[in-house]
Amino acid sequence: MTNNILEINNLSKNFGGLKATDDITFNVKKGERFGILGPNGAGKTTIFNLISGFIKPDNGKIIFQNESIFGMNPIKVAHKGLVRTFQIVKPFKELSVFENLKVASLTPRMNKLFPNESEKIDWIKHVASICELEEVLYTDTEQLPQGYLKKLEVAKALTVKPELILLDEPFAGLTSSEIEPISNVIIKANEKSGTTIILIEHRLKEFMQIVNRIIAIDYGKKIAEGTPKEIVENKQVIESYLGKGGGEIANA
Ligand SMILES: Nc1ncnc2c1ncn2[C@@H]1O[C@H](COP(=O)(O)OP(=O)(O)OP(=O)(O)O)[C@@H](O)[C@H]1O
Repeated sequence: MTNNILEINNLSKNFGGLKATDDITFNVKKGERFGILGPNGAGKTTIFNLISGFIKPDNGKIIFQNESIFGMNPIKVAHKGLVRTFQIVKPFKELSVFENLKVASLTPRMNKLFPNESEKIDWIKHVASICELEEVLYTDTEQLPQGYLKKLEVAKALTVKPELILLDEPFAGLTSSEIEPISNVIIKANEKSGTTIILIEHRLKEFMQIVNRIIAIDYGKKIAEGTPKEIVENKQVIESYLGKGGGEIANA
């Protein structure tokens, strides 16, 4: 038995001639806040798509909680407790936050975990409180600013009581003042519910403050692995960012 919740071995995916994921290997420990870093087009979202079953890998191994989920479809993967969010949030606009969370909870996994409806409702309210959505619980989502919608996206994922959440750019489209609350929600979701988190994010400063450990990728290949401090000092990581015209890694 290992302490790893996720083990990725020699994972590869080609799109035509393009190696979007090129022989990637890494492990994520249970309870970690793990980051995947890389410039635009490096292959980060493709890794999420492969792990969550949205696209089929060509080669490699994907082991989740000691079981292979390689090539498994997203519904089965979610049923096992591995869920993801998307860069673009798409709530049911005419429904309230609470109703959106109820819709998210309509899964076989939830029915199994909460056969009793009132316990399910209690859990949804608990998730809303972790995600700081209590004050807007019964507000239609079309009336909410983007910051709340991003919290709702995390809450929808957390509602199904997952073991692992893949968060794809939760800060995209947010102003600086909107980022801190969602950043706190991510940390709280991890600490209060014990859910392991893998994060992709371009806002490097905030990203580095959230994650405990990182892999950096470029052109589909892993180029570094380490703590945030080790990664920002890594020569190859700095070069991959500077090469793409951005010195932002140096300020992270
Ligand atoms: N379904 C697809 N078909 C063809 N090419 C794809 C597909 N999905 C991704 N790619 C290509 O694979 C490469 C990696 O894309 P990916 O979206 O994984 O990068 P990323 O690191 O997430 O980028 P960003 O930070 O801009 O979101 C890119 O060159 C992209 O154009």
